[in-house]
Amino acid sequence: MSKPILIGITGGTGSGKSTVAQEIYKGLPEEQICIIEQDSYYKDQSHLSFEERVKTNYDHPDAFDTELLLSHLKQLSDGKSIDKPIYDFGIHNRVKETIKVEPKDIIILEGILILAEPEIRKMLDIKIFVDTDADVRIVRRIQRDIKERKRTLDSVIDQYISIVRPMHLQFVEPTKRYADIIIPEGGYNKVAIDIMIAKVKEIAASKQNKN
Ligand SMILES: Nc1ncnc2c1ncn2[C@@H]1O[C@H](COP(=O)(O)OP(=O)(O)O)[C@@H](O)[C@H]1O
Ligand SMILES: Nc1ccn([C@@H]2O[C@H](COP(=O)(O)O)[C@@H](O)[C@H]2O)c(=O)n1
Repeated sequence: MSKPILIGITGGTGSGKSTVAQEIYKGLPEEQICIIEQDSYYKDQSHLSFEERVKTNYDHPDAFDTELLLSHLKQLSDGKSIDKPIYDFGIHNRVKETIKVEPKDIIILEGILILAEPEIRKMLDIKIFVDTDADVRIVRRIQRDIKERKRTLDSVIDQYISIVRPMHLQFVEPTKRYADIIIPEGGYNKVAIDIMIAKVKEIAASKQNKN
């Protein structure tokens, strides 16, 4: 197997990164593509109490186990499978179980701070920034966090004002400059998704022809 194509998808919380990743995934044969979420690589916090874990800043680059993420990306690039951690937002921690991910020709890496890490940036063949206005993102986040991440309205708003927004301005927004492509509005931007799928298919075909 030749080196996989590594596509990075970033953008602020609620911008539509996961949706864009899913749409690209659905447009390609399942046996060719996998998705790695940076969220899966939040540091293990088993040594902290639940109350302490609630207070952690999850929007700072230091919140992630980037060493493990990089080593997993390298393993996949070398044609080896990985045991991807599973993150539970309800308990603010990894669970004991992992998921086996087999190496594929196309790897999508998605997360808020993937372009903030020079070592990750270097590995990416295509860098995408999903650009969605902050008011839309916070509304989406409120709905999603209450429905899927066991949060209350007050907790989402407090966290957003005190941590998420300032960290976004300091660490996420400046990484837009590293993007090859900026997708406005995210996952339902059909034109952008179709162009991405066509481009990835073209690169995958040209790689296959070279082998
Ligand atoms: N273009 C869109 N229009 C409306 N809702 C969207 C759009 N893109 C994503 N969503 C919804 O917004 C929420 C956050 O999207 P998601 O893709 O998980 O964002 P991210 O991964 O950037 O945090 C999800 O509930 C998703 O269904
Ligand atoms: N225990 C945690 C861990 C992370 N978060 C928030 O998740 C956001 C990143 O995920 P997206 O899917 O929204 O990109 C990030 O902004 C963290 O604040 C959390 O709330 N709790």
